[in-house]
Amino acid sequence: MPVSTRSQISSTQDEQQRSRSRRSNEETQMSNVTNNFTFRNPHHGLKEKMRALTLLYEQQKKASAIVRSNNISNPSSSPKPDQEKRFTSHPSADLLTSCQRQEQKDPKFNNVMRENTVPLLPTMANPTAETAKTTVVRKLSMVGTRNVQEQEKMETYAKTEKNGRIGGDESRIHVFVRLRPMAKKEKEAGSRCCVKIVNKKDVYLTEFANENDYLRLKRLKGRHFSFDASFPDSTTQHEVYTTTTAELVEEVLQGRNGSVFCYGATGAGKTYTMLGTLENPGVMVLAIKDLFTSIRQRSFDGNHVVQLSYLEVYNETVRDLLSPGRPLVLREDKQGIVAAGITQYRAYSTDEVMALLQRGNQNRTTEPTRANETSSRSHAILQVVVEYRVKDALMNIVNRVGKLSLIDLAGSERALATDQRTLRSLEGANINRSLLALSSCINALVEGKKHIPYRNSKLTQLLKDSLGGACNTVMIANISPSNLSFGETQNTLHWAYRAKEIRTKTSDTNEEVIQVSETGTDQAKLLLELQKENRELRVQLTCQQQKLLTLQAQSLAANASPPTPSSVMSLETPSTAQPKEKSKPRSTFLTRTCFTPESKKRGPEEAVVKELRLTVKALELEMARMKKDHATQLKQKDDIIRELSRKIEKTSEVGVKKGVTRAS
Ligand SMILES: Nc1ncnc2c1ncn2[C@@H]1O[C@H](COP(=O)(O)OP(=O)(O)OP(=O)(O)O)[C@@H](O)[C@H]1O
Repeated sequence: MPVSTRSQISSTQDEQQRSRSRRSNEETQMSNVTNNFTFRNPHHGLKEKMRALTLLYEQQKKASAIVRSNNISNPSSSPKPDQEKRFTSHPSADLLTSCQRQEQKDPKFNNVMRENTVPLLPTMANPTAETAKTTVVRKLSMVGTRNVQEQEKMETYAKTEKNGRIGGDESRIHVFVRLRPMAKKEKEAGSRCCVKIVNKKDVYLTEFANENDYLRLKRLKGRHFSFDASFPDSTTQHEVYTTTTAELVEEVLQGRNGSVFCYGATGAGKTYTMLGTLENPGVMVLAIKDLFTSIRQRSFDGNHVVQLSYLEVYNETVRDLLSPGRPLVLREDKQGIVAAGITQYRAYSTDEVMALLQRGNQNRTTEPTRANETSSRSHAILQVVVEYRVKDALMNIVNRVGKLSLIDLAGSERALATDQRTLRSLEGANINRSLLALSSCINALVEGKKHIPYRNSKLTQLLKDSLGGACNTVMIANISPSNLSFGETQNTLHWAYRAKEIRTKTSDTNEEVIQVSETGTDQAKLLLELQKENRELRVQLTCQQQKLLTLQAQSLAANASPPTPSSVMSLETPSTAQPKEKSKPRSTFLTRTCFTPESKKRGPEEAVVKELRLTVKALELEMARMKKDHATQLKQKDDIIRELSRKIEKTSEVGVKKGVTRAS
């Protein structure tokens, strides 16, 4: 269709006008869009995150302010210079500077290692750390949350620290860490110390990496763990024992169960801590010594029976270390898991136990590996059962049984760390399998799961009581200071830290009160009466003997008194009137003096002497008769007492006891 020019012009004008209005519309729209854009800013989430993070940061600041103000108001609890470091800088920084110094001194290090260089976080003191703002903020949030959580945890632990009781009938595992000194071999290999223990509680771990490992270098950071106590490498065996185990030994004597186990990588010092050396005996030896000392101190008020067994778990078989033979089978009974047929030795003294321990250790499987020259290839468990029996005021028998388990675990190890020979690697695999089972149990217990996989290995079956039963449990995590064992140390500390969260049941006293039956009580009463009568008869006998002695002394004195010619005469036999006769023994003197018709005429003194002699003779006869009677009576009564004691023992043992009550 044809189109006029006018209309074309007007249409062009229209067009221009429309385009103008479109432009203005677009501009308004643009401005609206811009407005809307600011409203729908896709980064608005970041702002919220920043706000949340700032909040967290504020919270953290407040928390540390409270801690500081508490310390000021209570100067006794104000941190020592070492403690102060916890709030200001990571002590691994000290470690790093010390290592740096070492590096400067020793140029060998410069070529090999470079320390962990964690990028600086922007803080109030250093707000210029503009680079990597987002990562910084993310890290800040992590640090903040972790610190608050850690602080809460520390507070909870501080509350329960004293006796480990959480409340009600719950308790928790006490976890300690022991750092061993750097070994000569490690020094020669150029290792550096990557562990620092501060305040006998906190463990700081620093990672070192090869300077060419750029990816790792960026991610390296120090780690901090806190335990019930941490022992630096200079700690003595005795200090370790008193802090970790001494209390448990006391509790065992009161009829409670206790376990101590050493956990850690191969060569970290578990056997040294548990067994020690002749010059520096370890926890096992010190605990046994302590146990017998306490028993000796208490033995006046009851009977103690100490029995012990020593077993090892090697390649998933349980073996008796005191009388090696066929592998033992584990069985569960009311006492818990027991190795059927294990030898229970009754021990009477520390020396005896030491001899048994020595014998057991000779039978234990140890092999040299690359990581440790005397590496224990098995888990060893020494069990000491203390039974204490005493009669209470009502003549009931109170029986308390406490069990102390001292466990030296085999070391967790990397396949590369040990030899590659078949048997060693099979052992290593089994050790790792059982330790993995142990960590699964720890995880399940921490997470409060209903099913705990104890049956996954022999070790966890044997540790069932210690981990989840009514038992006071102590874990000693052994670590090496060398950076070459960093991975193992981190792993050990991780599991030890986790084990701190395991809740166990409070160990009640395993006490049985055996009420003796009616007949038993009668017999016991009769026994008491007879014992009393016996005592009285013995006293009477002693009195009579004293009387006799007095009389003999009087008679002797009468004879030895300044001799009147007549009295001298009276004591002399007609044929042997020698002065030496007086020094003869008393009996001889009595039998040898004789009365002659002549002596009758020798005055009143002689009559007295004669009378005295007669009395003495009569008394002697009487005494002899009484002695004989008493001896017969005592013998009869002793027989009755023995018979009664045997009956009472039998009654209690066979279980013919009425109303066996379990003390709460
Ligand atoms: N606290 C310590 N003080 C001095 N020497 C120690 C200490 N701890 C360990 N050692 C020494 O370190 C070496 C390895 O220790 P130990 O045999 O106890 O390690 P382990 O953890 O039992 O190893 P494995 O699991 O392989 O049996 C031993 O020579 C031991 O004497």
